Amino acid sequence: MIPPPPSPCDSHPTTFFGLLLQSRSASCNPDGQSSYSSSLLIRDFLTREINAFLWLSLIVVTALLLRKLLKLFRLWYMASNIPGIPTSSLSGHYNLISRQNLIDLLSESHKRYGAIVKLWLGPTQLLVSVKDPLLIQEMLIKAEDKLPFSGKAFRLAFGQSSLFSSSFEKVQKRRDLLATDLDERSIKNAGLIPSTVLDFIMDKIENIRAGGNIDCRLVSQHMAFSIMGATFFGDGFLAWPKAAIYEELLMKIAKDASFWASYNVTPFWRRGFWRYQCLCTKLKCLTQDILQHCRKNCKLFYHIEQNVHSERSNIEMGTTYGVQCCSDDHNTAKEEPCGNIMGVMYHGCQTTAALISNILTSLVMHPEIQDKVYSEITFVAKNPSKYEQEDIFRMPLLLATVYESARLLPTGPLLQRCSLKHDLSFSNGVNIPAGAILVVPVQLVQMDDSNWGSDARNFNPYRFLSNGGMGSDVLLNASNTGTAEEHKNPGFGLSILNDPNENAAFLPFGSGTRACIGQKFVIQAIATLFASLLKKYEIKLHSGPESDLKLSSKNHLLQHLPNSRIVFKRRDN
Ligand code: HEM
Repeated sequence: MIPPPPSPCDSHPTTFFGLLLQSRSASCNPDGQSSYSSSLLIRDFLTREINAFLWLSLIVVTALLLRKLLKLFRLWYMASNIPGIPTSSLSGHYNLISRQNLIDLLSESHKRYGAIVKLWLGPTQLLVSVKDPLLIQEMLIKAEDKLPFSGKAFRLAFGQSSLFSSSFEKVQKRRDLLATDLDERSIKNAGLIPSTVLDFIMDKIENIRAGGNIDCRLVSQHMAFSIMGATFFGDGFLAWPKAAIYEELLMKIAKDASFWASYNVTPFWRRGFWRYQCLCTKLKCLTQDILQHCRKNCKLFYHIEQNVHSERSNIEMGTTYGVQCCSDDHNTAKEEPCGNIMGVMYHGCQTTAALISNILTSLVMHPEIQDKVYSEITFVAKNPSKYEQEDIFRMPLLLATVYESARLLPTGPLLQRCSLKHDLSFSNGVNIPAGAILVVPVQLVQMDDSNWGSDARNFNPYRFLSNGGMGSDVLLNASNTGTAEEHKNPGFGLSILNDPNENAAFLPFGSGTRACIGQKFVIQAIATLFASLLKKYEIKLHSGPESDLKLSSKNHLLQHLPNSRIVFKRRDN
């Protein structure tokens, strides 16, 4: 006998809607003959749904864990082919690193294991250091991303900033915009620092000079700030009454940025963190204030105002310089452009201040070179009352001094990169797994005799000059910018400034896909500044007891010395 077809009440519902329908029809049934009471049905259904959900979660979590484990095995396997100090513990070389200086450890490893070495910072963190200049060049082109840590420091301090994000994809567009704009300015105004900015700096130095000797680092910071502020906000920045507070706040925030970013989980529970965030908010408000202030005064923002109705111009200029930050007219107040401008100010001021300080230190330690640079400046800029800024291109020794100071005193000990998604293959056959931290020990590379000759640790700007045959007396660029009269001048030889970037071991501005886009701009700006500075002042080491420079041997690597005091002595002419 064929059984009667099952009634809807006999079967178990498979969906929640089915269940509701069934329980509804059961409650409609006058006999109430349903095999499940509605509450039992719901409980049963929920149990099954939850079980299914838990199973599914378990499968997903297991799959994810397996994937991670496979990745880890792959990392271990690929790393086993990279030479480096053997390690048996799960913490890798972490203990060694905490005991020893990382740079010393890398130096030792490179000596023993070659140009590419590995260090384990933990069971899952592989650090690969590259020291050979050609391999470095290759790596810096291929590895496009930076460590998430660096992006985090910028994000915590300045909010969203695509210019300093770790992923190349996010950075690329902004990089190009800013680089193009800086290049256009370089072409338009050769000397780059307008005379208003130079006059402002000279006045500032005169004021500080009145107080006696000068703190080298502090004066460098003031100079860097004036240059960067005027570059990004226009001349209006110089007259802005809050500029001093802005400088102080930015430097304070910069000092603590790495500390707060070093937490794996942002420490919301720490009061200090909120105090830090409070300072960051203040800085943002001040940035908005200066942007408002400068829009009225500076050409760049006037230009933007003119083009406010042109959407394209608005987007290009605004995103580069952060005009949208304070722009009420077009409802595009976004955080990111403000983050970009604060990020560039922070990076530009910090690095430029360090380089200016290095140059001042080099010049006071080498008065004979300072004298030659001075002769070069006075010889090229014949008319002292009318100093042509483009003259700096005919001052190879001055430019070489800037490059050499940058080489000897790199502003950071390591260049860092990573490839977030893809493995990297080097031409020498070494493969680096995706996610490994790649570093270049810049100080080691830039002080290496094999890259720079036996005087690699000495300050010698002449290394960047090809001599025209008269010893180390230097003047004119043999790209024939000098006049015949200049060529004839006794005591000066023809010298060509070689492009320092031709040496793959010259890395103060990085190299490759994520190289610094401010290099050309900043070298020219600093050279212009020093041409004016040296023409007016002789820079000397303060001979008081507090001077630290005496501690350091002249021909050895100079570190950033705290509280070095210098004197700006006015030249008689
Ligand atoms: C003496 C001054 C400066 C030094 C020593 C310096 C040095 C550096 C270094 C070492 C890097 C990392 C490069 C790499 O990883 O390969 C960098 C990146 C960068 N620099 Fe500079 N810099 C200076 C000034 C400037 C200025 C004035 C600007 C802007 C006008 C600027 C804009 C940038 C930007 C946007 C990046 C990030 C590039 C990226 O992540 O893709 N820098 N700089």
